[in-house]
Amino acid sequence: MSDLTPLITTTRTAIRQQIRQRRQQLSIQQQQQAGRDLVHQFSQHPHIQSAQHIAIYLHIDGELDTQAVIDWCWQQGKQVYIPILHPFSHKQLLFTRLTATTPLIKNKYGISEPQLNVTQVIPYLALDLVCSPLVAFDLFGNRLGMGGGYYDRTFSQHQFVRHDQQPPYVLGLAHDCQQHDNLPIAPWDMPIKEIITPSRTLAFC
Ligand SMILES: Nc1nc2c(c(=O)[nH]1)N(C=O)[C@@H](CNc1ccc(C(=O)N[C@@H](CCC(=O)O)C(=O)O)cc1)CN2
Ligand SMILES: Nc1ncnc2c1ncn2[C@@H]1O[C@H](COP(=O)(O)OP(=O)(O)OP(=O)(O)O)[C@@H](O)[C@H]1O
Repeated sequence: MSDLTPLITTTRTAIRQQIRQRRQQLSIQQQQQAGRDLVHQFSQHPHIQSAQHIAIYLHIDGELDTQAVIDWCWQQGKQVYIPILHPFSHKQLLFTRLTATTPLIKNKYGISEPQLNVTQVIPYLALDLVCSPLVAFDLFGNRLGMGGGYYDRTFSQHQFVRHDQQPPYVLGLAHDCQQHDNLPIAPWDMPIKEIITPSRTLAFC
């Protein structure tokens, strides 16, 4: 049997480029409206309503604007966490608490993240909900990210969950224009349970 990995990798790079360009072309007004619509989706969602410790991201590169939902979470008394690049472990993420006064720095990709403060770090398995960024999604729950493998490594921690422990509920946030039919899937890809866009919530079993 031939090894399809190089072909899959080339196709995934092309899809990333195409969809990143598409989302970068959204206007500031479209981004702001998308962020407000996302609050509506959040406020209707049973898993989000009951979640207390929520990981989300600070948007960049045309990603769905999360500022309005972060404000909504704070208003609801929920705790918000942001991924930061792990200082020692290769391509791993740490999740740290974000408040209105948390100092932010730019990481090596130019993405804002909280300055590392070990007292504000939450273990991944203590999160109730993880809202992951993504570049492309399909209608089978597959996600394609920025190409670092950070979230796939994070999600694979579900294998360390104890019997009496619930892993975080993982969903993806994206603009509708980030949908791509039948993404080429790699063996390490972790499917997600739901995608939330400004206009709809797609659940996968
Ligand atoms: N807002 C946000 N924060 C996030 C992520 C994200 O996707 N969005 N991440 C999600 O993982 C992590 C950062 N991951 C990243 C991985 C790669 C690149 C990047 O710039 N990659 C190269 C191309 C790499 C390649 O194709 O091999 C580039 O765009 O030039 C950026 C961020 C943590 N924080
Ligand atoms: N669980 C894992 N353990 C070790 N390496 C992994 C794991 N998941 C992904 N990788 C490696 O990371 C690299 C990038 O993976 P991939 O293209 O799926 O990233 P992505 O899904 O686009 O990014 P992200 O998960 O950060 O959003 C691949 O070369 C892959 O070998």
